[in-house]
Amino acid sequence: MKLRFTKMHGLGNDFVVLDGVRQSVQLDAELLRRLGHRNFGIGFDQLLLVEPSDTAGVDFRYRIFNADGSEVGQCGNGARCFARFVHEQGLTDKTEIAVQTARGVIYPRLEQGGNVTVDMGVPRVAPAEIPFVAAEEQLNYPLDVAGHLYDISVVSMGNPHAVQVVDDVESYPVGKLGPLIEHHPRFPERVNAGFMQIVGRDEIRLRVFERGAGETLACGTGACAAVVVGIRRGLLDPGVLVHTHGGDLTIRWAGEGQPVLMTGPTATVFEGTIEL
Ligand SMILES: N[C@@H](CCC[C@H](N)C(=O)O)C(=O)O
Repeated sequence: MKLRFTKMHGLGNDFVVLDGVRQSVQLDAELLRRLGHRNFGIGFDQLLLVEPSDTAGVDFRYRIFNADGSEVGQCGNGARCFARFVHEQGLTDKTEIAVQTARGVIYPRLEQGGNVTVDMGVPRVAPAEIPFVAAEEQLNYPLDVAGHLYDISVVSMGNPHAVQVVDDVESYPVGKLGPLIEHHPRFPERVNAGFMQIVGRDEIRLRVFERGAGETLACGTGACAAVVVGIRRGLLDPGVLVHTHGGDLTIRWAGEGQPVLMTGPTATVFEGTIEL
C-alpha cells in the first residue's frame, strides 16, 4: 500500500496528516509506531487522519493518534493544522469548519494572516471526567510522586491534563517528573503533564510532557488546560499569551461553562508518499 501524507506542525508540535477522504487508510498501533519513528519512519508527535463526516451539519471527522499508537480524544495544535490541511488540499473552501473528534464537535476558523482560532469546547474538571481518582472535586490536589507531594489541578479538554505551577519552568525537571505523572496510578488513562510558570496575569511560560509522545515543543490543549487552571486559581485574567518552546499561543476563556478559544499559527512542511 502507498500512502500520501503531509507533514505539518503547530509551533513545532509535529504531525503527519493523512487524507482519508480520497485514499483508503488502514491503521493499527504497530503501523502507527513505525510511521512515527523518527529514525525508521517519517516521525511525528501525532498522526491526524481526516475522514468524511456522516453527521448532518458537520464537515469532516478527524482522528488523532499519538506516536506510541494510542488514539486520543483531542489535540489543539492538530485542530489548527487540520483546518489548514482541508483548505490547502481543496477539500473545502469554508473558513469556519465543523469537525467531529472522538470527544465532540469543535470549530476551527481560518483568520486573515494565517492564524487559526479554534473553539475547543467547555473544559471539564470533575475527577470522573478526566479520569482522575479522587474522593471529591477540588481546585488542586496533592499528588504523591515517588514520595514527594506535588500540587496539581486536573482539567479535561477532551483529553486529560494535570497542571502544576512552578517558579522556573526552564530549570524544572520536566523530563524526569513528566513520565512519572503520565503513568501515575491515579490517572487510569494516563495524563498529559503540564508545568506552568506565571509571568504576569496575562502571560505564562509552559512546558508539557505529553501522554504517548513525551515532551513536545508545544501542546495546544495543554495551553488551554493551563490557562483554565490559572484563571480558576485566581492567578490569570481571561486572555493569556502562552509562551512555549515552539512559539506563542493566545488562549481566551470567559469562565465556568464557557468554551476555551485558542489562536495560533500552523505550517505545512512537505508532502510525500510512503510505501508500506
Ligand atoms: N499535542 C496535542 C495533544 C495530543 C494528544 C495528547 N498527547 C494526549 O494523549 O491526550 C495538542 O496540541 O493538544
